[in-house]
Amino acid sequence: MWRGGSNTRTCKRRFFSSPTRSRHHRPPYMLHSRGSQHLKAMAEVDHLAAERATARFDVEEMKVAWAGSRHAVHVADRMARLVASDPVFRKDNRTMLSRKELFKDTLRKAAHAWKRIVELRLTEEEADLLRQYVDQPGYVDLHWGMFVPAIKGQGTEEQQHKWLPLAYKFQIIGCYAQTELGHGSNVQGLETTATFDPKTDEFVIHSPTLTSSKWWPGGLGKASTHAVVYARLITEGKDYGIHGFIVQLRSLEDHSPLPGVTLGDIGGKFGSGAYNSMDNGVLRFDHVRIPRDQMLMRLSQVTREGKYVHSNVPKQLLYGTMVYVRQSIVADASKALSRAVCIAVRYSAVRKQFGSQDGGPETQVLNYKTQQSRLFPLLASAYAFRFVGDWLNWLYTDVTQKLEAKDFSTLQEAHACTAGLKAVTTSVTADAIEECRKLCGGHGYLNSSGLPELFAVYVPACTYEGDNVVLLLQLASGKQPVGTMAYMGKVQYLMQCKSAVSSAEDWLNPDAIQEAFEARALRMAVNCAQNISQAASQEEAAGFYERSPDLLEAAVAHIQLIIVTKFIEKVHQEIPGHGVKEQLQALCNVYALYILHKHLGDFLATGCITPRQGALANEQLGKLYAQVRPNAVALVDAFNYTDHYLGSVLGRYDGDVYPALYEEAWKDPLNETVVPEGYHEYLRPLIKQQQLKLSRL
Ligand SMILES: CCCCC/C=C\C/C=C\C/C=C\C/C=C\CCCC(=O)SCCNC(=O)CCNC(=O)[C@H](O)C(C)(C)COP(=O)(O)OP(=O)(O)OC[C@H]1O[C@@H](n2cnc3c(N)ncnc32)[C@H](O)[C@@H]1OP(=O)(O)O
Ligand SMILES: Cc1cc2nc3c(=O)[nH]c(=O)nc-3n(C[C@H](O)[C@H](O)[C@H](O)COP(=O)(O)OP(=O)(O)OC[C@H]3O[C@@H](n4cnc5c(N)ncnc54)[C@H](O)[C@@H]3O)c2cc1C
Repeated sequence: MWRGGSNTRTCKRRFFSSPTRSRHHRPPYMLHSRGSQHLKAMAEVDHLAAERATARFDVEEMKVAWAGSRHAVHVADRMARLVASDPVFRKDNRTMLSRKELFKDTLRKAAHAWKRIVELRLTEEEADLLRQYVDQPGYVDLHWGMFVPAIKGQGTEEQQHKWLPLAYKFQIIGCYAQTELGHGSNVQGLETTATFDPKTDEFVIHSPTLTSSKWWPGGLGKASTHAVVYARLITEGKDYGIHGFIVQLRSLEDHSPLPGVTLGDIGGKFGSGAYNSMDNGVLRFDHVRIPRDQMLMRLSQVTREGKYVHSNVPKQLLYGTMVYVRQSIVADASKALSRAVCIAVRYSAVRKQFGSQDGGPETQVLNYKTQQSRLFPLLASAYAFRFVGDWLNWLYTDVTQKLEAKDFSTLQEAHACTAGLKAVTTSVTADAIEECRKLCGGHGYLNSSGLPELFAVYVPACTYEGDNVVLLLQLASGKQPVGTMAYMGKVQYLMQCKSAVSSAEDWLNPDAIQEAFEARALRMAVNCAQNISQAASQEEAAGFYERSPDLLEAAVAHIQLIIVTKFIEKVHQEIPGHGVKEQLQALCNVYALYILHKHLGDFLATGCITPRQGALANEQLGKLYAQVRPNAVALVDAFNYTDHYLGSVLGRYDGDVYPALYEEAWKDPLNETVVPEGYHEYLRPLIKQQQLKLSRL
């Protein structure tokens, strides 16, 4: 049976109706009923049971540590099962659908999800999770993820009162239209204009050039009825820079574009399935008029007379929606990374290669030290990102509360941390998904492994919501040693301290790790500062520009310090459950020592540690991998992902990989007929021609 999608059809029907298909072409186990019974019996076997038996900790309690609370485990569990058991949400044929079919399938899933949310009266938390497990990028992500937050963050109370209920009930669908064909990173360089016309009390929204066309907004191409549009505000002949406006784009009756609005989809994107479910769009305005009160006026206003009034708040609050989404993207990184790692760990425990000279069992590839040294740091990173994501969420909530009370003191810190963490966690995750594909050998390259699509969906996270390099440079330009930069206050000590590590075990001491990471980050920052002042005697900006590659590395060092610090803090907390704390401790050490080993050049060049201490860290890392090995499968089980969400035959919970791979292959449309389409046109004539030539010889 083909699962899900609008072109659902049974394999069987096609099978027998095809004149060119031979009975012998069926997978052997489909030939007689005994075969399929045998398969069913096999499916009930847990091929990973032995692995699960070696775990030295309570997996159920680790699920709680991962999810954040017992309540979070239960809700996630319920929502994941709800989605997995609903045929509308089946997604295993996604990579074989055409763009149009895929988009329609996305609309169908979104509508069905909404129906279930209403019918079951789900809470906001439940609804968010349900959408997450549907696992198909679509307009709803931008509607809930950016349109609604933009109105909440930048709209006045009256504006929120008017627009939010419409958005909450899906009476309007919104997107976030900021990026243009010519400008994305440079927000101040956007060209769309919003010119106030005092005669009619309206703004005129206009796209003066081709490069001012809005380009990329998700949900814009085909689904949205409204957008928050970012445009240059012009009133009384003066340009006041970028502001947000709510603009209706399509008729609420028949979805046709309103007069003066030109819009469509920007075209196919990287990979099959993947982000092609999203209608990223293009939008042009030809003098479109909107009422004055559709300018988002919480931060600044235009009066009836056309006077510009800026409230006494930092203008960067305009960027608040981006800060919000960046912190969600950090949380999302741990989800994407843990999915890839879960697939690679389970499959590595199933897959066997070499090691037997006499026909006996071969070695599980998970036992190879090289496999462990590539995979376990990624497993540790998934946990590290999860915990730093929780902390970032706390920081964001804290800054939001302070902003309500007109306290802007932590805004800069929140911006720097969200920008830096977004950049580092997404870059690592994108690379890690690709590494997991390689860790799964050839089968990882099959769509049915789930990894190609996961990579293709994930990789734009390095670009959207701020290009990672641009964001790291934002972090590097931060000035004050506050919050997570407070360690810079210990400059005198950290500039000259020497690590006391003298044995591999000494690297298990969190203080030793913390000190080495602080000294490295600080010394790199100080080196940059010194080089900048030397490079540009007259202007700091020129020096910054000149040394920006070094600044990137210093920014990464600072972010890695934050991640290590938050992991250490997490492990210091009380964590219930047999062996759970010990496992997290080991993963924390793996993460820190792996980063130290990978960036050994930084640590040595800044003189934070000696080459011998570097070698000891690597020695300890090897011991930690051995400690993780018997727990590896249980550590990925603790992510608590359903087979539906994982979407991978290699990552199946029961480890019954081979029959699943075999079965999946036969579902490919190419296998609908034994003799392929095109045989008579292209293959047969070719072969016949060659035969003819040969017979003439
Ligand atoms: C299926 C996958 C889904 C995964 C996602 C999961 C969860 C997310 C949930 C929902 C979202 C749903 C789906 C997500 C999928 C896709 C969404 C993509 C949406 C987009 O893709 S949407 C467009 C985003 N597009 C950008 O991301 C542009 C990047 N470009 C910028 O962001 C700026 O343009 C910048 C910062 C580079 C330069 O801006 P600039 O030139 O104006 O500023 P400048 O550098 O001069 O700085 C002046 C002073 O402002 C401070 N400052 C700057 N920014 C601040 C901020 N945010 N807060 C507080 N302070 C800030 C500075 O620190 C400095 O401070 P000081 O003066 O004190 O030093
Ligand atoms: C899948 C996807 C979904 C998106 N969804 C939305 C959406 O919903 N709404 C929306 O408004 N936008 C959206 N975007 C647009 C996205 O936010 C931008 O693409 C992103 O901000 C990067 O900007 P850019 O494309 O202008 O890149 P550019 O800035 O042109 O980057 C090109 C290169 O230049 C480098 N570079 C740029 N500036 C500097 C600098 N100052 N110093 C050093 N190097 C620099 C970058 O590192 C990069 O290597 C989406 C993009 C994608 C890919």
